[in-house]
Amino acid sequence: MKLLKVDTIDEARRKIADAVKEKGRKTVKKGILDAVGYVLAEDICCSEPVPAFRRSTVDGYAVRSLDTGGASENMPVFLKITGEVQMGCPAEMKLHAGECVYVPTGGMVPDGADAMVMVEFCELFSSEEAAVYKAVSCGAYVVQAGEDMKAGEAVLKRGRKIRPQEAGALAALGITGVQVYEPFCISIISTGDELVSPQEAPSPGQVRDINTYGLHALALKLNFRIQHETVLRDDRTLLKNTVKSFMPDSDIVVVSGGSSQGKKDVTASVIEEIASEGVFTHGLALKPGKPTITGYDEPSGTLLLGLPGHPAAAMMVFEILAGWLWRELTGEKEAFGITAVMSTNLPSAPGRQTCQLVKLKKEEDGQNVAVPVLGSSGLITILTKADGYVITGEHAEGLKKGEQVTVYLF
Ligand SMILES: Nc1nc2c(c(=O)[nH]1)N[C@H]1C(S)=C(S)[C@@H](COP(=O)(O)OP(=O)(O)OC[C@H]3O[C@@H](n4cnc5c(N)ncnc54)[C@H](O)[C@@H]3O)O[C@H]1N2
Ligand code: MOO
Repeated sequence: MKLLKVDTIDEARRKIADAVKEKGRKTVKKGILDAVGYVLAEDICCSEPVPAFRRSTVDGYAVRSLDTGGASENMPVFLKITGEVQMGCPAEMKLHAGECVYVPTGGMVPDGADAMVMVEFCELFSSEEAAVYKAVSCGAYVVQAGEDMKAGEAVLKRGRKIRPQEAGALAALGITGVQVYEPFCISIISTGDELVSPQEAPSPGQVRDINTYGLHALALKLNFRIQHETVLRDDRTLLKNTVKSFMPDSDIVVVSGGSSQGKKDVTASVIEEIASEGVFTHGLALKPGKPTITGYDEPSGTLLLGLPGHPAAAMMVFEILAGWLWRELTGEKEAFGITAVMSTNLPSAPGRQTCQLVKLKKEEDGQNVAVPVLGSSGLITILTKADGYVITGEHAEGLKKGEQVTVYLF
Protein backbone atom coordinates (compact mmCIF):
# COMPACT_ATOMS: atom_id res chain seq x y z
CA MET A 1 0.00 0.00 0.00
CA LYS A 2 1.44 3.39 -1.02
CA LEU A 3 -0.11 6.18 1.03
CA LEU A 4 0.96 9.81 0.71
CA LYS A 5 2.73 11.25 3.76
CA VAL A 6 0.84 14.46 4.06
CA ASP A 7 1.84 17.90 5.34
CA THR A 8 -0.50 20.30 7.10
CA ILE A 9 -1.20 23.60 5.33
CA ASP A 10 1.20 25.33 7.74
CA GLU A 11 3.99 22.82 7.10
CA ALA A 12 3.63 23.06 3.33
CA ARG A 13 3.52 26.87 3.51
CA ARG A 14 6.59 27.05 5.74
CA LYS A 15 8.61 24.83 3.38
CA ILE A 16 7.91 26.93 0.30
CA ALA A 17 8.40 30.21 2.16
CA ASP A 18 11.76 29.05 3.56
CA ALA A 19 12.88 28.08 0.07
CA VAL A 20 11.98 31.31 -1.69
CA LYS A 21 12.63 33.78 1.17
CA GLU A 22 16.37 33.84 0.52
CA LYS A 23 15.74 35.21 -2.93
CA GLY A 24 13.22 37.75 -1.64
CA ARG A 25 10.91 39.60 -3.93
CA LYS A 26 12.19 41.91 -6.64
CA THR A 27 11.02 45.49 -6.50
CA VAL A 28 10.61 48.11 -9.20
CA LYS A 29 9.92 51.84 -9.23
CA LYS A 30 6.56 52.83 -10.75
CA GLY A 31 4.87 56.13 -11.40
CA ILE A 32 1.86 56.57 -9.13
CA LEU A 33 -0.70 55.75 -11.81
CA ASP A 34 1.20 52.72 -13.08
CA ALA A 35 1.58 51.56 -9.47
CA VAL A 36 -2.18 51.05 -8.96
CA GLY A 37 -2.82 47.35 -8.29
CA TYR A 38 0.76 46.77 -7.13
CA VAL A 39 1.91 46.28 -3.53
CA LEU A 40 4.13 48.89 -1.87
CA ALA A 41 7.65 47.70 -1.08
CA GLU A 42 8.48 50.72 1.11
CA ASP A 43 6.93 52.77 3.89
CA ILE A 44 5.75 56.17 2.73
CA CYS A 45 6.35 58.92 5.26
CA CYS A 46 4.90 62.37 5.21
CA SER A 47 7.66 65.00 5.16
CA GLU A 48 5.37 68.02 5.55
CA PRO A 49 1.89 68.54 7.01
CA VAL A 50 -1.02 68.12 4.61
CA PRO A 51 -2.72 70.48 4.29
CA ALA A 52 0.16 72.85 4.89
CA PHE A 53 -2.19 75.61 6.17
CA ARG A 54 -5.60 75.88 7.83
CA ARG A 55 -8.29 75.67 5.15
CA SER A 56 -11.93 76.59 5.08
CA THR A 57 -14.33 73.80 4.03
CA VAL A 58 -17.08 76.27 3.10
CA ASP A 59 -17.66 79.59 1.34
CA GLY A 60 -18.17 82.00 4.19
CA TYR A 61 -16.67 84.30 6.77
CA ALA A 62 -13.72 83.50 9.00
CA VAL A 63 -14.58 84.56 12.55
CA ARG A 64 -13.52 84.25 16.17
CA SER A 65 -16.06 81.73 17.45
CA LEU A 66 -16.44 83.64 20.73
CA ASP A 67 -17.74 86.64 18.76
CA THR A 68 -20.66 84.58 17.42
CA GLY A 69 -21.83 83.45 20.89
CA GLY A 70 -25.61 83.92 21.25
CA ALA A 71 -26.16 84.69 17.54
CA SER A 72 -29.47 83.34 16.22
CA GLU A 73 -32.02 83.91 13.45
CA ASN A 74 -33.71 86.59 15.55
CA MET A 75 -30.63 88.02 17.16
CA PRO A 76 -27.66 88.38 14.78
CA VAL A 77 -24.25 89.62 15.84
CA PHE A 78 -22.65 92.29 13.70
CA LEU A 79 -19.04 91.89 12.57
CA LYS A 80 -16.79 94.24 10.65
CA ILE A 81 -15.60 92.85 7.28
CA THR A 82 -11.88 93.57 7.13
CA GLY A 83 -10.85 91.70 4.00
CA GLU A 84 -11.17 88.82 1.55
CA VAL A 85 -8.87 85.85 1.03
CA GLN A 86 -8.12 84.88 -2.57
CA MET A 87 -7.84 81.20 -3.61
CA GLY A 88 -4.27 80.03 -3.95
CA CYS A 89 -2.96 83.06 -2.05
CA PRO A 90 -1.83 83.47 1.55
CA ALA A 91 -4.17 85.19 4.03
CA GLU A 92 -2.05 88.19 4.82
CA MET A 93 -4.42 89.86 7.28
CA LYS A 94 -4.89 89.03 10.98
CA LEU A 95 -8.35 88.85 12.47
CA HIS A 96 -9.17 90.80 15.63
CA ALA A 97 -12.16 90.76 17.97
CA GLY A 98 -15.37 91.88 16.25
CA GLU A 99 -13.99 91.28 12.73
CA CYS A 100 -14.62 88.79 9.92
CA VAL A 101 -12.93 88.00 6.60
CA TYR A 102 -14.46 86.40 3.52
CA VAL A 103 -12.81 83.03 2.68
CA PRO A 104 -13.83 80.77 -0.26
CA THR A 105 -13.99 76.96 0.15
CA GLY A 106 -10.42 75.67 0.38
CA GLY A 107 -8.96 79.12 1.03
CA MET A 108 -6.52 79.90 3.84
CA VAL A 109 -8.11 80.81 7.17
CA PRO A 110 -6.40 83.94 8.52
CA ASP A 111 -4.56 84.04 11.84
CA GLY A 112 -6.81 85.12 14.67
CA ALA A 113 -9.87 83.30 13.25
CA ASP A 114 -10.81 79.90 14.65
CA ALA A 115 -14.02 79.05 12.77
CA MET A 116 -16.03 79.70 9.63
CA VAL A 117 -19.67 80.74 9.22
CA MET A 118 -21.33 79.79 5.92
CA VAL A 119 -22.52 82.67 3.71
CA GLU A 120 -26.08 81.33 4.05
CA PHE A 121 -26.06 82.45 7.68
CA CYS A 122 -24.68 85.91 6.99
CA GLU A 123 -26.27 89.05 5.58
CA LEU A 124 -24.34 92.05 4.30
CA PHE A 125 -25.64 95.46 5.30
CA SER A 126 -22.78 97.18 3.59
CA SER A 127 -19.47 96.10 2.13
CA GLU A 128 -18.05 96.66 5.60
CA GLU A 129 -20.53 94.96 7.92
CA ALA A 130 -22.02 91.46 8.11
CA ALA A 131 -24.87 90.25 10.28
CA VAL A 132 -24.13 86.69 11.46
CA TYR A 133 -27.23 84.63 12.32
CA LYS A 134 -25.56 81.54 13.69
CA ALA A 135 -23.20 80.77 16.56
CA VAL A 136 -20.29 78.51 15.61
CA SER A 137 -17.92 76.57 17.80
CA CYS A 138 -14.13 76.70 17.69
CA GLY A 139 -12.83 74.76 14.64
CA ALA A 140 -16.18 74.75 12.78
CA TYR A 141 -15.70 74.24 9.02
CA VAL A 142 -11.92 74.48 9.30
CA VAL A 143 -9.45 71.72 8.34
CA GLN A 144 -6.37 72.14 10.53
CA ALA A 145 -2.83 72.09 9.15
CA GLY A 146 -1.66 68.45 9.18
CA GLU A 147 -5.21 67.14 9.77
CA ASP A 148 -4.99 64.98 6.62
CA MET A 149 -1.39 63.82 7.15
CA LYS A 150 1.00 64.81 9.91
CA ALA A 151 4.68 65.51 9.26
CA GLY A 152 6.71 62.40 10.14
CA GLU A 153 3.66 60.10 10.01
CA ALA A 154 4.01 56.78 8.11
CA VAL A 155 1.00 57.32 5.89
CA LEU A 156 1.24 54.14 3.82
CA LYS A 157 3.06 51.06 5.00
CA ARG A 158 4.93 48.39 3.02
CA GLY A 159 2.45 45.72 1.97
CA ARG A 160 -0.33 48.17 1.15
CA LYS A 161 -2.00 47.45 -2.19
CA ILE A 162 -2.15 50.69 -4.11
CA ARG A 163 -5.73 51.62 -4.94
CA PRO A 164 -6.93 54.84 -6.58
CA GLN A 165 -7.16 56.52 -3.17
CA GLU A 166 -3.51 55.67 -2.38
CA ALA A 167 -2.51 57.22 -5.75
CA GLY A 168 -4.35 60.36 -4.60
CA ALA A 169 -2.59 60.38 -1.22
CA LEU A 170 0.80 60.02 -2.92
CA ALA A 171 -0.04 62.95 -5.20
CA ALA A 172 -0.98 65.01 -2.12
CA LEU A 173 2.48 64.28 -0.71
CA GLY A 174 4.20 65.29 -3.94
CA ILE A 175 5.46 61.72 -4.45
CA THR A 176 5.44 60.80 -8.13
CA GLY A 177 7.01 57.34 -8.00
CA VAL A 178 7.12 54.49 -5.49
CA GLN A 179 8.94 51.22 -5.05
CA VAL A 180 6.55 48.28 -5.52
CA TYR A 181 6.92 44.52 -5.61
CA GLU A 182 7.21 42.85 -9.01
CA PRO A 183 4.23 40.50 -9.34
CA PHE A 184 4.82 36.76 -9.48
CA CYS A 185 5.35 35.49 -13.03
CA ILE A 186 3.26 32.36 -13.31
CA SER A 187 3.35 29.63 -15.94
CA ILE A 188 0.40 27.27 -16.15
CA ILE A 189 0.54 23.75 -17.56
CA SER A 190 -2.67 21.75 -17.66
CA THR A 191 -2.21 18.05 -18.29
CA GLY A 192 -4.63 15.37 -19.39
CA ASP A 193 -5.33 13.19 -22.44
CA GLU A 194 -9.03 13.92 -21.94
CA LEU A 195 -8.77 17.72 -22.24
CA VAL A 196 -10.11 19.74 -25.17
CA SER A 197 -10.28 23.51 -25.46
CA PRO A 198 -13.50 25.39 -24.60
CA GLN A 199 -14.08 26.01 -28.33
CA GLU A 200 -14.24 22.29 -29.07
CA ALA A 201 -17.11 19.85 -28.63
CA PRO A 202 -15.83 17.06 -26.39
CA SER A 203 -16.12 13.51 -27.72
CA PRO A 204 -17.23 10.81 -25.27
CA GLY A 205 -14.63 10.58 -22.52
CA GLN A 206 -13.27 14.06 -23.18
CA VAL A 207 -13.89 17.19 -21.09
CA ARG A 208 -13.29 20.87 -21.72
CA ASP A 209 -10.23 22.35 -20.05
CA ILE A 210 -11.35 24.32 -16.99
CA ASN A 211 -8.16 24.64 -14.97
CA THR A 212 -6.14 26.70 -17.46
CA TYR A 213 -8.88 29.33 -17.42
CA GLY A 214 -9.76 29.15 -13.74
CA LEU A 215 -6.12 29.33 -12.65
CA HIS A 216 -5.27 32.05 -15.19
CA ALA A 217 -8.18 34.18 -13.99
CA LEU A 218 -7.32 33.57 -10.34
CA ALA A 219 -3.68 34.52 -10.97
CA LEU A 220 -4.84 37.77 -12.58
CA LYS A 221 -7.14 38.43 -9.63
CA LEU A 222 -4.12 38.09 -7.36
CA ASN A 223 -2.32 40.58 -9.66
CA PHE A 224 0.19 37.99 -10.89
CA ARG A 225 1.46 37.96 -14.48
CA ILE A 226 1.02 35.00 -16.81
CA GLN A 227 4.35 34.11 -18.38
CA HIS A 228 3.54 30.89 -20.28
CA GLU A 229 0.48 28.70 -20.63
CA THR A 230 -0.03 25.37 -22.35
CA VAL A 231 -2.08 22.17 -22.31
CA LEU A 232 -0.21 18.88 -22.58
CA ARG A 233 -1.09 15.25 -23.19
CA ASP A 234 -0.10 12.86 -20.38
CA ASP A 235 3.49 12.33 -21.46
CA ARG A 236 6.31 12.37 -18.94
CA THR A 237 9.05 13.56 -21.34
CA LEU A 238 6.84 16.29 -22.75
CA LEU A 239 5.93 17.48 -19.25
CA LYS A 240 9.53 17.43 -18.09
CA ASN A 241 10.80 19.38 -21.10
CA THR A 242 7.99 21.91 -20.89
CA VAL A 243 8.43 22.56 -17.15
CA LYS A 244 12.19 22.95 -17.72
CA SER A 245 11.69 25.38 -20.58
CA PHE A 246 9.30 27.53 -18.46
CA MET A 247 11.50 27.61 -15.36
CA PRO A 248 14.09 30.26 -16.30
CA ASP A 249 11.58 33.12 -16.52
CA SER A 250 8.86 31.97 -14.10
CA ASP A 251 8.59 32.47 -10.35
CA ILE A 252 6.07 29.64 -10.18
CA VAL A 253 5.38 26.85 -12.66
CA VAL A 254 1.98 25.33 -11.93
CA VAL A 255 1.09 21.88 -13.23
CA SER A 256 -2.53 20.90 -12.90
CA GLY A 257 -3.43 17.22 -13.04
CA GLY A 258 -1.26 14.15 -12.73
CA SER A 259 -0.55 14.83 -9.08
CA SER A 260 -2.27 11.80 -7.61
CA GLN A 261 -1.27 8.15 -7.78
CA GLY A 262 -2.69 6.93 -11.09
CA LYS A 263 -0.57 5.25 -13.76
CA LYS A 264 -0.13 8.52 -15.60
CA ASP A 265 0.38 10.72 -12.54
CA VAL A 266 3.97 11.76 -13.12
CA THR A 267 4.12 15.35 -11.82
CA ALA A 268 5.83 14.37 -8.56
CA SER A 269 8.55 12.34 -10.26
CA VAL A 270 9.16 15.11 -12.82
CA ILE A 271 9.53 17.72 -10.06
CA GLU A 272 11.79 15.39 -8.10
CA GLU A 273 13.99 14.96 -11.17
CA ILE A 274 14.35 18.54 -12.35
CA ALA A 275 14.13 20.67 -9.19
CA SER A 276 17.48 21.06 -7.44
CA GLU A 277 15.81 20.87 -4.02
CA GLY A 278 13.43 18.08 -5.09
CA VAL A 279 9.89 17.60 -3.80
CA PHE A 280 9.08 19.28 -0.46
CA THR A 281 5.49 18.17 -0.08
CA HIS A 282 3.58 15.37 -1.78
CA GLY A 283 0.23 15.36 -0.10
CA LEU A 284 -1.59 18.03 1.87
CA ALA A 285 -3.73 17.30 4.93
CA LEU A 286 -6.52 19.25 3.31
CA LYS A 287 -9.89 18.37 1.88
CA PRO A 288 -10.03 19.02 -1.03
CA GLY A 289 -6.42 19.28 -2.12
CA LYS A 290 -4.74 16.13 -0.85
CA PRO A 291 -2.76 15.37 -4.02
CA THR A 292 -0.74 18.59 -3.94
CA ILE A 293 2.99 18.69 -4.72
CA THR A 294 5.54 21.42 -4.05
CA GLY A 295 9.21 21.62 -4.95
CA TYR A 296 11.86 24.22 -5.57
CA ASP A 297 14.67 24.73 -8.05
CA GLU A 298 17.39 26.91 -6.58
CA PRO A 299 19.38 27.85 -9.75
CA SER A 300 16.34 29.26 -11.55
CA GLY A 301 14.61 30.36 -8.33
CA THR A 302 11.41 28.64 -9.44
CA LEU A 303 8.73 27.21 -7.21
CA LEU A 304 7.07 24.15 -8.73
CA LEU A 305 3.49 23.52 -7.79
CA GLY A 306 1.61 20.36 -8.71
CA LEU A 307 -2.09 20.95 -8.22
CA PRO A 308 -4.88 18.39 -8.01
CA GLY A 309 -6.65 18.00 -11.35
CA HIS A 310 -10.13 18.43 -9.86
CA PRO A 311 -10.97 22.04 -10.77
CA ALA A 312 -12.27 23.28 -7.43
CA ALA A 313 -9.34 21.67 -5.60
CA ALA A 314 -6.83 23.17 -8.07
CA MET A 315 -8.14 26.70 -7.60
CA MET A 316 -8.44 26.49 -3.83
CA VAL A 317 -4.93 25.08 -3.38
CA PHE A 318 -3.50 27.76 -5.67
CA GLU A 319 -5.09 30.44 -3.49
CA ILE A 320 -4.04 28.72 -0.25
CA LEU A 321 -0.38 28.24 -1.29
CA ALA A 322 0.54 30.76 -4.05
CA GLY A 323 -1.79 33.50 -2.76
CA TRP A 324 -0.51 33.00 0.79
CA LEU A 325 3.16 32.99 -0.36
CA TRP A 326 2.67 36.30 -2.13
CA ARG A 327 1.23 37.87 1.00
CA GLU A 328 3.98 36.34 3.14
CA LEU A 329 6.73 37.84 0.94
CA THR A 330 5.19 41.26 0.43
CA GLY A 331 3.25 41.85 3.63
CA GLU A 332 0.03 42.37 1.65
CA LYS A 333 -2.89 41.84 3.98
CA GLU A 334 -5.38 39.08 3.43
CA ALA A 335 -8.87 40.28 2.58
CA PHE A 336 -10.96 40.62 5.71
CA GLY A 337 -12.94 37.55 6.61
CA ILE A 338 -16.64 37.94 7.35
CA THR A 339 -18.02 36.57 10.60
CA ALA A 340 -20.98 34.27 10.16
CA VAL A 341 -22.70 31.41 11.97
CA MET A 342 -23.01 27.93 10.53
CA SER A 343 -26.45 26.98 9.25
CA THR A 344 -25.91 23.33 10.11
CA ASN A 345 -23.56 20.84 11.79
CA LEU A 346 -20.57 19.99 9.63
CA PRO A 347 -18.39 16.97 10.42
CA SER A 348 -14.65 17.39 9.85
CA ALA A 349 -12.33 14.99 8.04
CA PRO A 350 -10.21 13.29 10.72
CA GLY A 351 -6.53 14.30 10.52
CA ARG A 352 -7.18 16.82 7.74
CA GLN A 353 -8.19 20.40 7.60
CA THR A 354 -11.23 21.07 5.48
CA CYS A 355 -11.64 23.98 3.17
CA GLN A 356 -15.44 24.12 3.25
CA LEU A 357 -17.13 26.24 0.60
CA VAL A 358 -20.08 28.24 1.86
CA LYS A 359 -22.80 30.49 0.58
CA LEU A 360 -23.72 33.49 2.71
CA LYS A 361 -27.28 34.36 3.64
CA LYS A 362 -28.46 37.31 5.68
CA GLU A 363 -31.01 36.62 8.40
CA GLU A 364 -33.75 39.13 9.22
CA ASP A 365 -31.84 40.15 12.36
CA GLY A 366 -28.87 41.05 10.13
CA GLN A 367 -26.75 38.05 11.08
CA ASN A 368 -24.66 36.37 8.35
CA VAL A 369 -25.31 32.66 8.01
CA ALA A 370 -22.85 30.33 6.26
CA VAL A 371 -24.58 27.55 4.35
CA PRO A 372 -22.21 24.76 3.20
CA VAL A 373 -22.00 24.19 -0.55
CA LEU A 374 -21.63 20.45 -0.88
CA GLY A 375 -20.41 18.40 -3.82
CA SER A 376 -17.32 16.81 -5.34
CA SER A 377 -14.24 18.95 -5.86
CA GLY A 378 -14.43 17.78 -9.47
CA LEU A 379 -17.40 20.13 -9.97
CA ILE A 380 -16.59 23.71 -10.91
CA THR A 381 -20.08 24.87 -9.87
CA ILE A 382 -19.35 24.27 -6.19
CA LEU A 383 -17.12 27.33 -6.59
CA THR A 384 -19.61 29.38 -8.60
CA LYS A 385 -22.33 28.71 -6.00
CA ALA A 386 -20.07 29.72 -3.11
CA ASP A 387 -19.30 33.17 -1.72
CA GLY A 388 -16.23 32.02 0.18
CA TYR A 389 -14.78 29.31 2.37
CA VAL A 390 -14.26 28.34 5.97
CA ILE A 391 -11.20 26.41 7.13
CA THR A 392 -11.88 23.88 9.85
CA GLY A 393 -9.11 22.52 12.05
CA GLU A 394 -7.58 19.08 11.63
CA HIS A 395 -8.36 18.05 15.22
CA ALA A 396 -11.70 19.80 15.49
CA GLU A 397 -14.83 17.81 16.17
CA GLY A 398 -16.38 19.53 13.22
CA LEU A 399 -18.53 22.62 13.23
CA LYS A 400 -21.77 22.90 15.15
CA LYS A 401 -24.92 24.56 13.90
CA GLY A 402 -24.85 28.17 15.17
CA GLU A 403 -21.06 28.14 15.71
CA GLN A 404 -19.29 31.35 14.75
CA VAL A 405 -16.85 31.04 11.81
CA THR A 406 -14.73 33.32 9.65
CA VAL A 407 -15.68 33.18 5.98
CA TYR A 408 -12.90 34.15 3.56
CA LEU A 409 -14.54 35.67 0.53
CA PHE A 410 -13.37 35.10 -3.02
N1 LIG B 1 -6.41 6.19 -5.87
C1 LIG B 1 -6.55 7.49 -5.64
N2 LIG B 1 -7.19 8.19 -6.56
C2 LIG B 1 -7.35 9.50 -6.37
C3 LIG B 1 -6.90 10.11 -5.18
C4 LIG B 1 -6.23 9.32 -4.23
O1 LIG B 1 -5.79 9.79 -3.18
N3 LIG B 1 -6.05 8.02 -4.51
N4 LIG B 1 -7.14 11.45 -4.98
C5 LIG B 1 -8.25 12.01 -5.68
C6 LIG B 1 -8.25 13.43 -5.58
S1 LIG B 1 -8.66 14.05 -4.05
C7 LIG B 1 -7.97 14.25 -6.62
S2 LIG B 1 -8.05 15.93 -6.42
C8 LIG B 1 -7.59 13.75 -7.92
C9 LIG B 1 -6.32 14.44 -8.39
O2 LIG B 1 -5.89 13.82 -9.49
P1 LIG B 1 -4.72 14.31 -10.37
O3 LIG B 1 -4.10 15.53 -9.84
O4 LIG B 1 -3.83 13.18 -10.61
O5 LIG B 1 -5.45 14.79 -11.66
P2 LIG B 1 -6.02 13.95 -12.89
O6 LIG B 1 -6.12 12.52 -12.53
O7 LIG B 1 -5.23 14.34 -14.03
O8 LIG B 1 -7.44 14.57 -12.95
C10 LIG B 1 -8.40 14.43 -11.95
C11 LIG B 1 -9.75 14.89 -12.47
O9 LIG B 1 -9.70 16.27 -12.81
C12 LIG B 1 -10.03 16.47 -14.17
N5 LIG B 1 -9.18 17.51 -14.73
C13 LIG B 1 -7.84 17.50 -14.76
N6 LIG B 1 -7.39 18.61 -15.37
C14 LIG B 1 -8.46 19.32 -15.74
C15 LIG B 1 -8.64 20.53 -16.44
N7 LIG B 1 -7.61 21.27 -16.87
N8 LIG B 1 -9.89 20.97 -16.66
C16 LIG B 1 -10.97 20.22 -16.25
N9 LIG B 1 -10.85 19.07 -15.57
C17 LIG B 1 -9.63 18.61 -15.35
C18 LIG B 1 -9.75 15.15 -14.85
O10 LIG B 1 -10.46 15.02 -16.03
C19 LIG B 1 -10.14 14.19 -13.75
O11 LIG B 1 -11.53 14.00 -13.75
O12 LIG B 1 -7.34 12.38 -7.87
C20 LIG B 1 -8.32 11.62 -7.15
N10 LIG B 1 -8.00 10.24 -7.33
O1 MOO C 1 -8.12 17.31 -3.83
MO1 MOO C 1 -9.29 16.26 -4.35
O2 MOO C 1 -10.59 16.21 -3.14
O3 MOO C 1 -8.76 17.12 -3.23
O4 MOO C 1 -10.48 16.88 -5.29
